[in-house]
Amino acid sequence: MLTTLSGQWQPRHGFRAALRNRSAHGCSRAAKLHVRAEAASSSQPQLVVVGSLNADTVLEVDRIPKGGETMNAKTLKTFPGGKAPNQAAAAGKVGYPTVMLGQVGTDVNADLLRSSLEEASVDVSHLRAVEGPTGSAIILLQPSGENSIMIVGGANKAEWSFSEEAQEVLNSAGGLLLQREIPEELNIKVAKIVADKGKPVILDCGGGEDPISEQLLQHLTVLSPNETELARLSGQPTESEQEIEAAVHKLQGKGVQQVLVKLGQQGSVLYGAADEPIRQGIFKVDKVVDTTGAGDTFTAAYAVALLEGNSQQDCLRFAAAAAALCVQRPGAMPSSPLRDEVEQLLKSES
Ligand SMILES: Nc1ncnc2c1ncn2[C@@H]1O[C@H](COP(=O)(O)OP(=O)(O)OP(=O)(O)O)[C@@H](O)[C@H]1O
Repeated sequence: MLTTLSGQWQPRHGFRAALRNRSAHGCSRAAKLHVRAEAASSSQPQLVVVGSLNADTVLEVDRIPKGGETMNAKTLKTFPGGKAPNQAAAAGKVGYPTVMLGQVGTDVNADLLRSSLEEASVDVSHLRAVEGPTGSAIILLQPSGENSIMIVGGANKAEWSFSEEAQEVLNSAGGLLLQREIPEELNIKVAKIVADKGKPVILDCGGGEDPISEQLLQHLTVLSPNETELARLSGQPTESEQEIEAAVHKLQGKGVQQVLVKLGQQGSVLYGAADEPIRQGIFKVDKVVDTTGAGDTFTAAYAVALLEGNSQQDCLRFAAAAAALCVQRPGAMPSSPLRDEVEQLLKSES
């Protein structure tokens, strides 16, 4: 299955199966969820998403051409991508005022990213245009499903700067959502601005494999890895609940307050928000079509519910419902749900 550039291809392992019988299943929870419906109000302080923007151009080919060979591709399609745009779109689509900060080029892919985000109700007015190409990936997709990928860093790799207006957006943010696709020092810089104002900073661990600096960890309210990322970041195994807890404690020892571990079909667990871990199961779906973007939708929906002032359990439940809707549709950005759809699912399962 094709994922966006920022999707994870690593094999998933371990703890998910062990948790199966333990996690509180989203569908069985009796208490009503009070995710606030007045989400679209522009009086709410914005969720700011900072990260890289990519256009993924996918060519379906029979095989990879040899050196000097010319071949026909069967199809060519270009999709908006990158974890940050996926997450911004997911937040915008559930009706929360969301602004995307990042850099695009001056090519047609910049227009694609802008229009896709605008369609998802994301404010793109502070995206910085840098002469040259937008960050892109050329993906040769073979019938076996194997991808060969060339990346053009483009505007994402150009020197970053924030306009005065963009700085103001950060200063007045209600919360900040980050990923690991931009240089760490940029994440530290923007995280510090928002954390110093006492607002939540959430880091989705997808998009980068390097260790996370303690400087960044200390500015975070919530660190959100899946179990593979948690294993890599902690340098410890995450095959069992005990191992996951030990890995989480190791990261907490470096300064991060809360760790929200995403466990695929086994749901999620939030550590550090209460005395005991808070568990959330999945909303069972009839047919999983494409899990691409489930993690992005989950993290973004969690951030929205948090900024709307819901309890941690309700934030997790809202996120699980949004992600369950996402996995039933193909693609990344287009597969995240609208607010009404999430609320309907929550209502039907309460
Ligand atoms: N098959 C599924 N059915 C219902 N919900 C699912 C399913 N798979 C994942 N989810 C929901 O999506 C959330 C995030 O998924 P996952 O743990 O796979 O994130 P991730 O590894 O970051 O994802 P991604 O593949 O997008 O990088 C899970 O915690 C769960 O709530």
